[in-house]
Formats: sequence, C-alpha cells, structure tokens
Amino acid sequence: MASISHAFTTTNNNPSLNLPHNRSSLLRLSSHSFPRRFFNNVRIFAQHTNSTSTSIDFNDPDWKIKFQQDFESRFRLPHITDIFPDTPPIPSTFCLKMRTPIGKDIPGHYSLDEEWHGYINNNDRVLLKTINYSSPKSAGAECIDPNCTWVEQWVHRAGPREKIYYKPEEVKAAIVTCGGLCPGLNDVIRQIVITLEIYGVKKIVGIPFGYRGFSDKELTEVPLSRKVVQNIHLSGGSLLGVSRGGPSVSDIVDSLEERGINMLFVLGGNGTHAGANAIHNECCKRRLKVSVIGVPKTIDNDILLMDKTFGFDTAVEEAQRAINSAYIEAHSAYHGIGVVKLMGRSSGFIAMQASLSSGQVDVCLIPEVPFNLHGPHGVLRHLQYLLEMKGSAVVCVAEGAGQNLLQNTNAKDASGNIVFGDIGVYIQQETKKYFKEIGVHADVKYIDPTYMIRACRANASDGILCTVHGAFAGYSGISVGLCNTHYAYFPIPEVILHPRLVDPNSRMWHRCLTSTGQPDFI
Ligand SMILES: Nc1ncnc2c1ncn2[C@@H]1O[C@H](COP(=O)(O)OP(=O)(O)O)[C@@H](O)[C@H]1O
Ligand SMILES: O=P(O)(O)OC[C@H]1O[C@](O)(COP(=O)(O)O)[C@@H](O)[C@@H]1O
Ligand SMILES: [Mg+2]
Repeated sequence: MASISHAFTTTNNNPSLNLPHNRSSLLRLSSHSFPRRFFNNVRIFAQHTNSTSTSIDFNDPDWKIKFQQDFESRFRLPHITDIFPDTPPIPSTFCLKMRTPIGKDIPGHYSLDEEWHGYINNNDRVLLKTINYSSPKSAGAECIDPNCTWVEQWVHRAGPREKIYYKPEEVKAAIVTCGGLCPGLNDVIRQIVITLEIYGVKKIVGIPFGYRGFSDKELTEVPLSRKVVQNIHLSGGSLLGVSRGGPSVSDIVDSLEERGINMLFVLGGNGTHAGANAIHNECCKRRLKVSVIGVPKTIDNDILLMDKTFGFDTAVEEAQRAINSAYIEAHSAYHGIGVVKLMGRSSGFIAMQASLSSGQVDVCLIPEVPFNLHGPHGVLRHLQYLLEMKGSAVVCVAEGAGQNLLQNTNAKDASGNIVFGDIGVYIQQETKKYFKEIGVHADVKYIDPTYMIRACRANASDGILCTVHGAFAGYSGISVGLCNTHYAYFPIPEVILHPRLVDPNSRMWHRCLTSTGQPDFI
C-alpha cells in the first residue's frame, strides 16, 4: 500500500495534555478508538497549516476519522480537573439578568432564582475552516490530502459555562500586559475586571510592567476594580505598563504562589503566550490550582487560527492616515515618492490591509514576498515607470520585509526577538541614489508612523475578547480568539507554533496586488 507523505497537523508538546482527565472529548468521534498518537509523523501538505512533521497513509479508509480524532485530542483544552479530578463544579455566579442587589441576589451567593439560558455547553464547537476547496490549486487552498478532501475541524466555543470550578471569594485574579504596546490593551483590562466583578471576585490586581513586575521588588501590584478601570479605555497604552524580557518562569510561579494568585490573565503576543504556557505547565508540575489564560495582543496579527487579534483594525485605520499623508506629499510634489514603513516583524498583515483599503499605494512590500530593489524587475525601475506614467508613487513597506537586503544587526531585544535593520530608511536612501544616478528628479519623503500607530486608543470595531469565563470554567493554558466571527478557546501551543503569515496565494494578497497594480519584483 503506497503511503503518501502529506499535509497536516500534529502537536502535542504540552505535557498537561497527557494528564488523565475526567471529561469526555468530542462525542461524535468517541465510538472509534485509534491510537492517540497516530498522526505524530505527518508532514505539511498545504501552506500555512498549523502543522508539524508526520506521515499518513491516505489509502487507509479511516484516515479522515483518525485525523479528526487526533485533531480533537490536540485541541482538547487543559483543565484543572486534569490535576485535581475531585474539584467539584458549582453553579455559575455569572448572570446577565441582574436586579438591584438585595440580600441573596448579590453575585457570589450562587442563588439565582431565575432560569438562565445564556450559557455555553462544553460540547459546543466552532468550525475552524469554512472553505471547501475543490482543488489544491484554488487560491489560498489549505488541504490535508492531495484531493483536498473536506474534513471538518472543530474548536471549542468560548463563553460562560453553567458550572464553574472556582468560588469567587477564593479567587485572587491578576492581569499582566507584556511585549509591545497595542491599541485596546486598556479595553481588555477593563473588560476582564468588570467581568470578574460580575462573577463576584473581590481580589483583582494588575502586575506592573509585564512579567518584570513579578520579580522587581520596586514594583507593587495595582489593586483593580470597576471604579479604577471605568474610563481607562479612553486612552491608549496600558494602565499597567508593558515590558520585554523579565524573570524566569520558575520565579514567576514562585511569585504567583507568594501572592496567592490563582487566576492569571496574560495579555500579549506569541512571546507572551509561550511564557503563559510555560507558567501553566510549571503550575501543573507544582500541582497548583491556577488558571492561566492568554489574550492575544499584537498589532502584527501574527497569531495562528484567529480571524484577527484586537488592535489590528485600529492599526490598519491609523496606518491609512500615514499612507494618505504620504500620498498627498507625493502627489503634491514634482516627481514625488512617498515611502511609509509599517510594523510587522514577520507578517505583513498591516501593510497589506492598509495598502488595500487606502487605495493609494502603488507598491506594497511584505516579509512573505521576496523582492529586488535593483535590476530590471526591481522596485526602483518600477518607481521610475510610475513617475513617467503618473508623476508620483507611494510605497508601503512592512518592517520585516527585505531583510535579506540589509546588513544583519546581530542584535536581539530583551525578549530574544531579532532587531531588524531599517528597511524604510534603506529604501528611501536607495531611491534617492537611484534617481540621482539616472539623472531623473525625484522628491522622496519617508514616513515612519509605527509608534504613533500602536500608542493610540482602540477604535470601535476592535472587539473585546472576554476571557474570564474560560478561567471560571476551569481551563488553563488556553488562549481566546475570534474564529469565523465566533469566539473560541484554543490550547496555547496550537496558536504559537509559528507566526501567522500572509499567504501570497491568498485572495487577500491577490486583491492587494490588484489594488496596487504592482508587478513581481523578482
Ligand atoms: N519562549 C518563551 N518562554 C517564556 N517567556 C517568553 C518566551 N518568549 C518571550 N517570553 C517573554 O514574553 C514577554 C513578551 O515577549 P515579546 O516577544 O517581547 O512580546 P510578544 O508577546 O508581544 O511577542 C517577555 O517578557 C519575554 O521575556
Ligand atoms: O520597539 P519595540 O518596542 O521593541 O517594538 C517593535 C515591535 O513591536 C511590534 O509592533 C509588535 O511586536 P509584539 O507583538 O512582539 O509586541 C512589532 O511589529 C515590532 O517589531
Ligand atoms: Mg512577538
């Protein structure tokens, strides 16, 4: 029987996933019992799947069921009953149908006398992929087998559960914001605090300046309440401050123990989530009843499996303002060229989306698509053509683009991220040089709005991710994100296998190319 090595998915690098648990997995698959690690050697077939290397025999008539079982096991959410099987569930204290608190109706007294139907059932699922590709050649196709067979993949629906695993009066919740700034951090802090209070939690604190706040003795925790956070969403930044680098995971967990924190909400990007998962694993190892929940924060939008992360919409909107300025400058000058650099360490989502929606960009350069600056097909030759044809041009470049053209800085930030050379400055300089050399006038203006973009407050369309329900439901080591417009919970390792990238074969990138009209620069 021929075995075809192809696409997909398996990761089980979270030790807690291997712990015994007392809850049933997806029931519709439970009648089949295949070895759990059947798919451990499957290799990637399509681009941009969240996959590790494995192999699968597509001649096996049961491969699809086995795939789905493996998927279900990978996306199973770690739960505190994995370690404390005897933890009794209690009726939820969360209710949206509130009356003016009188006696027993006060949240925290678990005595809601009205029937409440707003809960999420633990077996509710959200469909992860929604396109049935009929051919691997379809734009953006993500296929598991060579025929692009339709395989349903379900992830866990987020939201309040009827039964909870923490008594609100026994909870000490902490919030920490890590990494770089992002619009919407204060909105999320505010929403978490307000939701915790609705459950009846009284002890809520903020850890100042990211993970550093766990170890730096000069930094004291900030008491949080609805009163404190009421208006914080009206300003950008983070009420708590942010930082990169910081203490070891073991020191962070020591600090959690000392402070008596048993719910930790960690707002950050892929680095922060790697930290959150390590904290979760360390808590499991020490047998601590702690729920660690990640909230994806990054303007780069580089977290896997989610429609988008909060702050991204705002970043795109702000980026368009910078593009518009570059356009006006370029358009108003004789042979004007505007260059705008936007953030995006490994992913060009902001540059792509802002270029597309502004309609004012002629050349969009992102890390995922290689390009030459010089040569007959290079960007500079195309700029010359644009000046001849329309008199001006606008270039939008993501910070991680074209790094192969720059000298390696060999520098890393406190979190271990590579510090890039400035591609925007390089393009500006090379453009000036090029037009000087060919004796053509060009007025080059360079705009770098990056810190202005991420410091602004979130716009109305950046939804707030509510995470508190996941912690009360007893989950830990999970992240919350929008999946096909519905909120879902994901085990952290699945969303940080690698940075989410723009697929150069996706409709979105194709639309961007249509909008800019740019050729291939290779
Ligand atoms: N692999 C990792 N394990 C544990 N902590 C990490 C890891 N990577 C990053 N961190 C920590 O997470 C925090 C934020 O990481 P960083 O990469 O700067 O930002 P982001 O979370 O936005 O990607 C830093 O305090 C850093 O020390
Ligand atoms: O100058 P800083 O603070 O290190 O931040 C720069 C980085 O921040 C980002 O905007 C977001 O990165 P994070 O998601 O890691 O915070 C990147 O695009 C950029 O490389
Ligand atoms: Mg990051």
